[in-house]
Amino acid sequence: MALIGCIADDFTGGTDLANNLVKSGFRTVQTIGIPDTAPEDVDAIVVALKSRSIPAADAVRQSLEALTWLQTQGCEKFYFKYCSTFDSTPQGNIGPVAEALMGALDCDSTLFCPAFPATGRTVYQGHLFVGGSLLNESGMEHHPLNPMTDANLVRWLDTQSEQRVGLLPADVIERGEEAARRQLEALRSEGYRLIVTDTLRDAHLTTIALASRDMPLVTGGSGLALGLGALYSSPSGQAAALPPPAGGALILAGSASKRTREQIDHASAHMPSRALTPLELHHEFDATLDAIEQWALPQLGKPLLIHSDTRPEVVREAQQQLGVEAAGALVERALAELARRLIVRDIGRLIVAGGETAGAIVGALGIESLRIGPEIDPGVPWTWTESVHGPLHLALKSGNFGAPDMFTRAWEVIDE
Ligand SMILES: Nc1ncnc2c1ncn2[C@@H]1O[C@H](COP(=O)(O)OP(=O)(O)O)[C@@H](O)[C@H]1O
Ligand SMILES: O=C(O)[C@@H](O)C(=O)COP(=O)(O)O
Repeated sequence: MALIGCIADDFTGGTDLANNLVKSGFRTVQTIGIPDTAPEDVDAIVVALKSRSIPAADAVRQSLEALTWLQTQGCEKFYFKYCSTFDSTPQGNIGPVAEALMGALDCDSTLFCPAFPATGRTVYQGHLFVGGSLLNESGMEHHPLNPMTDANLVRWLDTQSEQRVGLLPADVIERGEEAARRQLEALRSEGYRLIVTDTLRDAHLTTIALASRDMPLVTGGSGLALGLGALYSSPSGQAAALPPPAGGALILAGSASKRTREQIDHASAHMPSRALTPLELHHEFDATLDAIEQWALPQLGKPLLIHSDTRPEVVREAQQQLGVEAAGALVERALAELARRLIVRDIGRLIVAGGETAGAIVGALGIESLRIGPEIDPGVPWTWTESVHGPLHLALKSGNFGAPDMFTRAWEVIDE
């Protein structure tokens, strides 16, 4: 019976969380949506949804379905995973989904801990930082689907939520588990039910996990999972050794994140790469894909990169002409179709960059669940799956994660 049931609002976020649960010692399986077959012999299950950017009512419905299924798997503690950069709009999903899960679990308070210090995401006085920059000055203010224009999470969450939002500040967390627990209790009795937690370093994640041990539901980025190991006496897992890889190597990047752009720039100097834009797809969808396929086929012996052109002026023009959703959907559809066409050409190792993009591609490949393997960079593990086209080593890379040279270095982690 699984102990911890997790609902992730996108697929890259799901692997990020599963990776940290494995690091904390939990035997973990990530499923894509609710699977047909229940995983066995696991301590934690991560159900990955593609709900980050859909209307709140749909996200609530899908999350509640996932919760019900996780309850039938015997889970006792629940974790709602969203982005470490709190990706959402003021009308967005995080508040509504958390409140719906609280209602279903009959719990009257929960916490919001997006921080993941190993990747530079910290929270101080309720303000989210990415490295040394406030969230709204980190590049995330230009995100195509969820522009983050305010770093104050108390204020941002408040616009999405019915219940009052409070803050567990860093100085209290510094004083340890008991002080943090008392503060959470005080906030609850003052009517604050949604508590944003400051977090400056990994030790704070453990304190927060311990102080919230009685909460049936916690919410956050993946960082909090690093603290959860302290709650259970003998989590037993180890990252799985994956079977040896075989076949060609491909990178499909639809992420518009700043870090992915750096990775694309670096990789383009070392491997064949090909860009696509929403406008060319809009004018000539099939012809564009045919041309890219013809470009790729003779070169499949070495790693290849196919990516969206996400320079801000290209994104802006596409969104102005096509609309935000349609521009994004075109890129997702194109990369999913390319994945389908190329996977049958003996691709055995695939890196996908971007959560929405990963949702589209994993769906197109008919993947049901992922075994978590060794980590490439914090938050990005290799996984192994049996797709409808055979075995596949797959890395679902969150947009802003990974070192700038990740696309050239990742293969070494699994290749002999
Ligand atoms: N040039 C572009 N113009 C408009 N939208 C784009 C462009 N390139 C990518 N997108 C869309 O932006 C979204 C990026 O989201 P995602 O894949 O989650 O990655 P990230 O959150 O890291 O940017 C996707 O829906 C993708 O299709
Ligand atoms: O928490 C995180 O930052 C990641 O796990 C994540 O969710 C990133 O999402 P994308 O940038 O859309 O890949």
